Amino acid sequence: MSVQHDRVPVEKYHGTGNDFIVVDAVESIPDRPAFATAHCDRETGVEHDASPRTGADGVLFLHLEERYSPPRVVMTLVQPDGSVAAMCGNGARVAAAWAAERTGSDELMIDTPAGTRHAVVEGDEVTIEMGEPSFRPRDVPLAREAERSEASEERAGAERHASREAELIEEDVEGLTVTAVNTGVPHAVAVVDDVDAVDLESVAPAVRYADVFPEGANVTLASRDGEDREGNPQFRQRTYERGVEGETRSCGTGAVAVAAVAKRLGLVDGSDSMTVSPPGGDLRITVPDDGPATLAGPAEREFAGELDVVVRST
Ligand SMILES: N[C@H](CCC[C@H](N)C(=O)O)C(=O)O
Repeated sequence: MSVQHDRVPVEKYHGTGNDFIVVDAVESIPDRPAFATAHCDRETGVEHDASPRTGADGVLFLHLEERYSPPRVVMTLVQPDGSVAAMCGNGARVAAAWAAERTGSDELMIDTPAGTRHAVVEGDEVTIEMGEPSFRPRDVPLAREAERSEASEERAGAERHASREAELIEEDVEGLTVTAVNTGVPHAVAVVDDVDAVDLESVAPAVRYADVFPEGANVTLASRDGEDREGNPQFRQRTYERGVEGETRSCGTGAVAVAAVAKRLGLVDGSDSMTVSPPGGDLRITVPDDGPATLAGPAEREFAGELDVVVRST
């Protein structure tokens, strides 16, 4: 087996500590999962004096299409386990900042597998539309209640992603009381008294892989933290991310999930605007009744460099 080494230009960005390697999709990287797994590794992955952490939460392959107005960016997020995510709130904000840098445009359209998202860049701050959060079973998605009899279970088949009659609101899943919502990707949100009092790494995996989530789920904790400077409700957030298979310092779709669940559970007396604070910083969310949610916060460039493209010939 021969191994061919080339080098590819990359940049490193983060959005409130959710950090990403950014690669222009024009670069040839035949094995994207292998590239992501190698360079995102928190022990042996990408590192640079300008970056506080080794590795990354994923690789954003970005394809810029300047012929449109506003310019478009086709975003593909490959996560450390090699999976491709349909959406990434912080990643999409990074994609907008990356494209604004290249085009001079402060307005961008980000094309993701979950849909096209409008973004506005103002300095380091990026605001992005996030679509409408959905609690519908077929959107999350949720699997049918576990069949009672073995025979019917065989009939059902393990791979069936059947829709389930009822939404999953404040139900026990593997020991955690969660509400399931799709904000571009599935989130199981647990509202707790204090997010720091939960051993997330030990309780999250069972929920992340629970049968009720046929495509898995990110596991997000939320606890109320008074009001922000504008008097809007403020929440603390922690997220154990599917595809990272661990806690990240921030999760944009998770922050929108916190706001959507807080409103659904009647925890914010009808307020549509909130601040949600993961360990990595503050994110400002709106969840209007009639229109897309929005996610706003900083997106910062850490460094530019080069990484090996490991192409394995079989
Ligand atoms: N781990 C997520 C995708 C990235 C989400 C997160 N980084 C964000 O900012 O929304 C998933 O597989 O559903």
